[in-house]
Amino acid sequence: MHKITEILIKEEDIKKKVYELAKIIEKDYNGEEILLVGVLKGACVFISDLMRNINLDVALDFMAVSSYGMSTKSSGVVKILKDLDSEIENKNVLIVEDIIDTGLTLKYLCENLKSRKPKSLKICTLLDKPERRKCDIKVDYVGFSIPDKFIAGYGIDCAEKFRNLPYIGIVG
Ligand SMILES: O=P(O)(O)OC[C@H]1O[C@H](OP(=O)(O)OP(=O)(O)O)[C@H](O)[C@@H]1O
Ligand code: HPA
Repeated sequence: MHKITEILIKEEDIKKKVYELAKIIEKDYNGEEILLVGVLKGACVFISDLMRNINLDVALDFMAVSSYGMSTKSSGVVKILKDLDSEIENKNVLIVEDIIDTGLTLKYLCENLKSRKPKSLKICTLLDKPERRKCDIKVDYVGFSIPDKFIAGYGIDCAEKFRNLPYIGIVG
């Protein structure tokens, strides 16, 4: 049975970081409209907190892809389970992720979305595990760099558990 053995990032530290990221994003986009693209399911909590702190015109869309736990995991071949509802040509697209691990999911997503000719395409992730990276990917906004430990909480699961925790914990 999986358990949270330690709190890695406390609720108040996440809240502070999300606010800081939102203010940096707000400044960088300088009055322009942004389309936030959340990657389901893990990013659902982060994106809902992030968007409420960005004082700009923000539109929202989601994608769902298969990556972790699938046989395609190390090949980088990612399957789209749910595509965007809207066209992104000429829009400022900001992909919002909960965690970047190997980077394979985002590499695929970026290439896929780039081919749809957005005005700009950037990546924002709450958590980054740089030690696990298997490909080169430029991440524009990172909340926390974390060690190579399996974590859950704040939208992120371990076998679909712990998404509702308000903090990030290490799973033992
Ligand atoms: O950098 P990578 O190694 O590609 O891994 C990162 C991806 O894995 C997790 O999603 P997961 O497939 O667990 O789905 P979920 O968000 O629905 O839990 C996470 O939310 C990222 O999307
Ligand atoms: O540490 C993790 N926890 C849950 N899902 C994940 N997907 C990549 N890394 C992780």
